[in-house]
Amino acid sequence: MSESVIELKDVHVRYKARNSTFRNRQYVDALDGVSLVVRRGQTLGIVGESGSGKSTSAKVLVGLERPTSGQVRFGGEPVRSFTTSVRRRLGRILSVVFQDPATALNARMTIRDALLDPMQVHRIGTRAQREAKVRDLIGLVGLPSSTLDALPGQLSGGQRQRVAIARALVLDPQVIVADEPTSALDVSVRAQILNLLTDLKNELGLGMVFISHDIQTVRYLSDEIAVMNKGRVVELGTAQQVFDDPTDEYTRSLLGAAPSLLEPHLTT
Ligand SMILES: Nc1ncnc2c1ncn2[C@@H]1O[C@H](COP(=O)(O)OP(=O)(O)OP(=O)(O)O)[C@@H](O)[C@H]1O
Repeated sequence: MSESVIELKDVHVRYKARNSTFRNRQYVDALDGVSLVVRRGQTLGIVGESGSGKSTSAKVLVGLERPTSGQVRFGGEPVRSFTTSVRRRLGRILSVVFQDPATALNARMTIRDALLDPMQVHRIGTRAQREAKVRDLIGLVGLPSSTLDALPGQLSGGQRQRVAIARALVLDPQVIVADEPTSALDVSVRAQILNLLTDLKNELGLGMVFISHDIQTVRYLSDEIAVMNKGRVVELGTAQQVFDDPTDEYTRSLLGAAPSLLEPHLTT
């Protein structure tokens, strides 16, 4: 097993329920004792229905949400407080690709500026080195260099998600957290984005956390799979174990559900 980059140990996250009132306080246990390990160069798939706690797990992993209790361990050490410097370190090691590339990119920034920005914020390289990196990245995600002069609104959804992936790679992260990265896209381009993520994982040795409600998509990309239900990890194992020999009833019900629309594209 390769080394752990980041892990959650018995993490609980409790939110005030959205319909909670001052008189009638109600809480939601979004995470109810979640333990997960993200390993260098490996893809951890997280699958579960809407509301099972997938996105909250991702937010805790990247430091956007703090656990109510439990531990986040980073490079084997517990994170004791989420100071700005810890968040900056986390931000360089893990980066996120969200569901909707339209909201992830600033509509008034050219693609070139959107890709230069993280390097400027972290004061990385000279202007010439940053420009060269941006040209390399846009090629790496399969887009022509003319894309750099465009605004997000001039690109298709699939092209925008490629740009969002390039942006996630700017700081050379060890792990990319991709939260439903294809669900806002046309079915016809979903497989292309999944193939791009697989190629990048193989070429760059990237670790990945891939979140989806579609177990077939998760299977295609993942080394290990965590199945979540109601804030808990109900099954955790290699992709093969989870598919061939699921121990949990809920996993079996997910596997028994209708096959993915993506499956025919992915298996050819
Ligand atoms: N900021 C918040 N305030 C209150 N409740 C929240 C908040 N964020 C999430 N929740 C609740 O926590 C639970 C877990 O939500 P989460 O978004 O992690 O699930 P999910 O599996 O990612 O779902 P989806 O697939 O719909 O994104 C849900 O019941 C959700 O309504």
